[in-house]
Amino acid sequence: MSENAVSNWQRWLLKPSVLPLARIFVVLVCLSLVATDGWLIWTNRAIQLRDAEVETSNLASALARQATDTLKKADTVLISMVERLEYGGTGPAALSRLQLLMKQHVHALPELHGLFAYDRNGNWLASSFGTPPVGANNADREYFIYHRDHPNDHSVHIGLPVRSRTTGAWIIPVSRRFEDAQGNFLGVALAGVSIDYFQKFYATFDVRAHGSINLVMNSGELVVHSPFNEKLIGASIADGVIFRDLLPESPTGTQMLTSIVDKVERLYSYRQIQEFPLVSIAALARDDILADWRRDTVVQLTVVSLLAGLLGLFGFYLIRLIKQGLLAETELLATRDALRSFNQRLEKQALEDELTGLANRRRFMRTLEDEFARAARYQRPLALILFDVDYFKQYNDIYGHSAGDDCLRSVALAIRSGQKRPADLAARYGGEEFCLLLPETSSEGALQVAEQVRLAIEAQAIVHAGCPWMRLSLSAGVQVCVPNPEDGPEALIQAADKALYAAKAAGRDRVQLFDPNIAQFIG
Ligand SMILES: Nc1nc2c(ncn2[C@@H]2O[C@H](COP(=O)(O)OP(=O)(O)OP(=O)(O)O)[C@@H](O)[C@H]2O)c(=O)[nH]1
Repeated sequence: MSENAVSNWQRWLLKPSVLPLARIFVVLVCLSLVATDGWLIWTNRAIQLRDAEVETSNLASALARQATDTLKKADTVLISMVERLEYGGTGPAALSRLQLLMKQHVHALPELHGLFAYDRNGNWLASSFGTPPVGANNADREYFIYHRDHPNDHSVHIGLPVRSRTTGAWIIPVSRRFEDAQGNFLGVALAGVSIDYFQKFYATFDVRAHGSINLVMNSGELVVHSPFNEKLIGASIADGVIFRDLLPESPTGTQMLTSIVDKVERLYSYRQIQEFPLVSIAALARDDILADWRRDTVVQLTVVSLLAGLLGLFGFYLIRLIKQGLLAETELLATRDALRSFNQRLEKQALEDELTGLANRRRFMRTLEDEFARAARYQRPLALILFDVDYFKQYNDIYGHSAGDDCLRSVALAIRSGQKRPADLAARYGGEEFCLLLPETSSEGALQVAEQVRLAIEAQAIVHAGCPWMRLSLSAGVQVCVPNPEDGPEALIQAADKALYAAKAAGRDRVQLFDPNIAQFIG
């Protein structure tokens, strides 16, 4: 930055001008309004997403709790069935008692769709639906094959949903193996957990338009999906981010992901269920989460834009007013300056003789009054010299009025040279008459000055054919007095005038000090 620019800045900082400040203020106000609103919008968005995280996480926990409770109830029933089958045997009486018990359980537990017992070949032994159909066999079912082929697994087995062969309803097969005392496979006890029960429970949660609730096998197959979609039962999401990347790292978590099933972006919260090989997943669609925020943002942006626009308009209107004000002020100042200089010129003109530039008679009279009063107060001498050009009428007649004017200017120059001190005043008294007012000047001093002026004219040697000595000359009358406070300055003028008259009478081209005797004679 150049030195000039720096000093401009320093000057501006010391005395900042209103207009740029007003502009900066308006722009800053608008910008801060927009920035504050932007910050609020962004914060609200973050709050919405954070609230949704809490919501989906809580939902995933509730789902896990409900799935655990439901499956535990089914398993408790299964344990008692297995105990009866292993120790009570599968004789007709035992089966009849078991079937009664199974009916009571199903009646008491709405989660259960039905209870079943199959022998080692998959044939139906007992069912909560009553006497098994003749020839009914479930040896082809996954859970049956699993228990038959896993002699060492005595735990509960959760299978993929299947359609009930009795009612056609979708059920989650929860099963246990039962065996004889030697550990030989005797058959399978099955509790069919109603998918409809899950769907009804899931429907009590509001996951908005595009949210979803899922119960998924650890292997990635969908067990329950809400909203219900039959085609998705058993569909695998094992390749999705949750099963591939997140679950191996942590049993619970929340992340914004794009669904591999319907490509909708959702906030997913998942939770590994501890007691069963299942995962609960709750998801809210990003668009649903941000729907309210979007609507509010549009309203907010519209209002703020309008406000900022209005503020901007108002601000620039204000700036225009300030501009006009400043312009008016500048014009006013220019007018004032012009008026002032005009007044000064007028004042000067009023006190200055136009032809010679010397003080005019008015100024002379004012100054004389002041100096007379001062000299009277301090009792100091005051000298007045009156000059008159000799034979000036003839000069005009011979050389013309214009040449006469030039001649008077030359005389004025000589008279001006008589002004030695700041208080001295050279003036044109009128016509071809001039005067010098010399405060604090004695007779000798005044006579000396008058003689110097006369000699200056003589030195100019202005040709004057109408004068006996053929050149322009001056006569001067001098009076010096220590004024009496009672008198006015007129006496001083009259005395000087009388001395001038005496100089004329004595032959012109000379200086004459006032002499009361001569004056008496003249008078
Ligand atoms: N050119 C010119 N002449 C002026 C001006 N003011 C006065 N005069 C003339 O000056 C002359 C003065 O004449 P007088 O009063 O008779 O005096 P004078 O001819 O100088 O005679 P003495 O004073 O007796 O020597 C007049 O003719 C005036 O017209 C002026 O501003 N310009």
